[in-house]
Amino acid sequence: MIAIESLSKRYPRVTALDRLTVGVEPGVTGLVGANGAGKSTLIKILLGLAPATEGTASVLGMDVATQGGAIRERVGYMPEHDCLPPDVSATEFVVHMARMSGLPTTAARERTADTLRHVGLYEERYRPMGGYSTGMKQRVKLAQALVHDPRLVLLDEPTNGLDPVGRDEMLGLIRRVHTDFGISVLVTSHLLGELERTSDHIVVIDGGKLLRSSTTADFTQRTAVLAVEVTDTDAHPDGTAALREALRQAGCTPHDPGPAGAVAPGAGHLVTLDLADESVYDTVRDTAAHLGLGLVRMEQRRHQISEVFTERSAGDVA
Ligand SMILES: Nc1ncnc2c1ncn2[C@@H]1O[C@H](COP(=O)(O)OP(=O)(O)OP(=O)(O)O)[C@@H](O)[C@H]1O
Repeated sequence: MIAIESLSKRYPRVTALDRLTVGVEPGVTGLVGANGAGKSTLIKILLGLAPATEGTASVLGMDVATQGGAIRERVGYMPEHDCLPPDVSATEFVVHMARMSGLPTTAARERTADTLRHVGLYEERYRPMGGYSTGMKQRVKLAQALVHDPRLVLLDEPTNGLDPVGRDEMLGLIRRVHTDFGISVLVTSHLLGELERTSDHIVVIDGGKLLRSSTTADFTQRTAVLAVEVTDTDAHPDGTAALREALRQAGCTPHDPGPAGAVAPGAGHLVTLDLADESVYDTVRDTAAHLGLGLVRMEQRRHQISEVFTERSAGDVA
């Protein structure tokens, strides 16, 4: 879908992309990096909207330096920032964008109705967008990226500003863009954890450089951590300490609790351990039951982008 070869973008005072080489296959690909990592810059270059300083890139086999117009005909783009005119309705706006992409009026209207329904906008689609919630605006932005039935969409921080429920809904919609319509997706986020469930493949960049590119399964395996919360009992007044010790004896690798001052609020009752494979869940359940501790929750920890950076500084880069 996308081939990027030694791509650099230098602004007078900052290098936004630094000899980046990476490929994007069909499916859903998450592009993850902290704010300022170079994600938006990369998307603008891929759309042919900004020139690279050096290196090459192609999208659907077309050169970004010379075929920007043709790329934009076949690719949908959801920009990061609010860009919707407040005084027109979602329907008017998306029809307009469909017409701009070359669809005849009737087809543009039909596609608009279908696409807005797909993203979950119904009666509200006739109201001016100035009165929309952030979630509704994000849905309209997604709809206009999809309306001309592109082969690939580039989504820049689509979950920005959404609450946890809105975030999950948006991630579900993004997954369905691929499963229902076969459209490939490149989606950016500054949070690694939120794209783990949505993406087949994850590319991490930092300071414009490639940090890692691998399938989500590989990623999860490499960083999987299980967090377990248990109750204290009379027999085990420090339930987490008892569980940690028992898990170690059972052959698991619980992590050291760390210095008291470094423990995050509420983390004092959590034991974290490597999630080597599915059997760890059973071992934790059996161990907690054996000790007579109440098992409050067991969850695979959601990873923050900072953990990837920590791994990198430890020299553990694939
Ligand atoms: N037009 C510009 N002129 C100068 N510097 C720029 C320009 N656009 C981006 N930059 C700089 O390039 C770097 C990468 O920015 P970019 O917007 O691509 O990052 P990002 O990963 O998308 O982050 P964010 O999500 O915060 O937008 C930043 O240091 C930014 O300040």
